[in-house]
Amino acid sequence: MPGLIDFPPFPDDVPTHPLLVVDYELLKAGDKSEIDTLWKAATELGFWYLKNHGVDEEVQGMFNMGAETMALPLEEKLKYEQGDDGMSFGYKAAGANATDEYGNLDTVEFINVAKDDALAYPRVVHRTYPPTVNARMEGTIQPFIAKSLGVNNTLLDIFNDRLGLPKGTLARKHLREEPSGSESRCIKNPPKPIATEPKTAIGAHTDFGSLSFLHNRLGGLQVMVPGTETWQYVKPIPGHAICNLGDAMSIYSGGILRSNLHRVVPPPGAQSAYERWSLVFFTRPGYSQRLEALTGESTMIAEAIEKVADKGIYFSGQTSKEWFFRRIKLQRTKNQKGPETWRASRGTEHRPEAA
Ligand SMILES: O=C(O)CCC(=O)C(=O)O
Ligand SMILES: [Fe+2]
Repeated sequence: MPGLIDFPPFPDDVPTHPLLVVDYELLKAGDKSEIDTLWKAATELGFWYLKNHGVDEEVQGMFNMGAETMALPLEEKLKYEQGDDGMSFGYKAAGANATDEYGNLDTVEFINVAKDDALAYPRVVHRTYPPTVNARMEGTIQPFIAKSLGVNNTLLDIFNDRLGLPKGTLARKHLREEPSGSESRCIKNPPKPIATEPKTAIGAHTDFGSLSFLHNRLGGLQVMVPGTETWQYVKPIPGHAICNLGDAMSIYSGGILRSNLHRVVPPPGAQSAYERWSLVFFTRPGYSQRLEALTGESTMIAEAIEKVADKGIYFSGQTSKEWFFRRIKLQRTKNQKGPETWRASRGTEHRPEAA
């Protein structure tokens, strides 16, 4: 698996944005200044590094599962394709998603495993998976998902308190027992062919759910820092996960928490000749949960919403499932009917800012 173990260093001559570093052990211990750092990161950029998260061994197992799965013949993988109706779980072939309103195609393939299918295995909740996934469901995927849920739930509780919400408010929107779009995703991007234009691997987007817990080896992830109009790389640092907030948390918090625009391009410099592997666990609200600003539960959120001129996105009435299916479905290549389709697949990136 070139690109997973052995690869050139991230170059130091490309535009790179430093993220704040948060120590998970200190967060768990309730360290006040660490929680302040997390809050600053979550409200300003919505991205941060997380160290001491304790999931590295499970991450390696997940990359092995991904490599075994991607090595299957395409015909076999296509039996488990996501389909065009908005379900995310399963295999996504390269080119199955558009990366922009012009219908340019993405270059990544990935395998998504639902938290519900993994935890209930061998009972099927949403769908079935390739044999390479089943073989690692109990030994690799369940432990990775269980630990990732633990990390994300700890973060959710911290945000819950800082937002002035009654205890357990966000936890009840993310119950382990409620079917949801929560899933693991192992992504492979092929090496960039020599002497071709770099193609966007994953188009600019905000994440659909609440919290993303991301593990990268090679560069390629880029963020657009608020107030700027250029893309900057996020440098992978060994032992540091990259965490970010998604649309649901932006909406629940009335825009106090940020779901920031990001994309994936080929790795920079000499790294571009290598396969790029990445792994994410996405925590998303239970399917039945309505995505609305929690103004009735927190005066801080109520005050934030007061200052927003166009409140539409904060009170769309969409459930988590509707939000999630709309976004997945309308970015599928087969569903593109023009720029309107792409625009209708968007999230909170063009949200109205508080005055
Ligand atoms: O591969 C990465 O670094 C990021 C992937 C990502 O943004 C996503 O899958 O939503
Ligand atoms: Fe993302």
